[in-house]
Amino acid sequence: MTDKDQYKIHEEPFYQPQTDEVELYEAAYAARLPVMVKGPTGCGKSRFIEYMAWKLNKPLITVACNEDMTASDLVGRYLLDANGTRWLDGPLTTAARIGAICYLDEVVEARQDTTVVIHPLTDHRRTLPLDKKGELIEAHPDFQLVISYNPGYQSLMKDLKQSTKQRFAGFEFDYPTAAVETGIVATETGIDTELAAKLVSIGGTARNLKGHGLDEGISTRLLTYAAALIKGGVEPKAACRMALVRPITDDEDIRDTLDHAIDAVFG
Ligand SMILES: Nc1ncnc2c1ncn2[C@@H]1O[C@H](COP(=O)(O)OP(=O)(O)OP(=O)(O)O)[C@@H](O)[C@H]1O
Repeated sequence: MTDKDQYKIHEEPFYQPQTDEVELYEAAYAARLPVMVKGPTGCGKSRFIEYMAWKLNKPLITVACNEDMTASDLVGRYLLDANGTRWLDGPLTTAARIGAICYLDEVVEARQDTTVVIHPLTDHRRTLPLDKKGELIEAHPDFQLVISYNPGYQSLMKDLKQSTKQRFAGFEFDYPTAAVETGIVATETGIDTELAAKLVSIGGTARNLKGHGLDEGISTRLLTYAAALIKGGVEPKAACRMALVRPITDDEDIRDTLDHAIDAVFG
């Protein structure tokens, strides 16, 4: 298997578009514009990029960013082995060489000195300097950079610099409407739509509490977890408490409010 094949997505991922994001992404890719996808956790950002990589038939390399990540983790480094030193490409370098879509998930977690390595790749230069190796890579014509971030987690210390932001075309995601989300939960997990609608209504209650004791509402991802538990035979109220409530709050009042909402829905 070549590097390219290894990173290709061979089966169509299930993705339910919310509006015209598929067509707009295709246009951004055709112009090789770097793309940012913003939105709350678990609302379909990663699934969208997987789907687009499949649709465009391009390899996808995903990197989960974190605050300990250094530029070398993205670009590459020399390793010591029995035969001496050997250069190992990082994921960004591999993507630029093979013409992959490189998806930097939660990029704002990375330190700013790490983030700036993407700058020359995201303007007209489309190059990546490997300083330690003394090599300048010209990105493959198919290469595209995609970053995601959750504006809800932003603080003054953790935000992208304008000089980074203004290199990207942006997509803003949010949780889908109840009807669309019901379809997503049902299709993704195979539960019936009536049950999916009940889960989505509990999600709606939690999202109304955002800013009133909850930092984030219940994500589509968690709704699919609850659905999977129920499908596996877990009693619905127990599944909802476990998948929808316990992970998102430590506050007893909020927990009780959400538990009551579950009791009301599953009577
Ligand atoms: N539009 C959609 N079509 C299909 N599935 C979806 C959609 N939106 C959400 N999902 C479901 O929600 C789950 C979470 O979505 P995803 O992993 O894309 O979230 P994310 O926005 O990338 O979250 P994070 O920011 O935490 O990485 C998916 O695994 C899928 O089950």
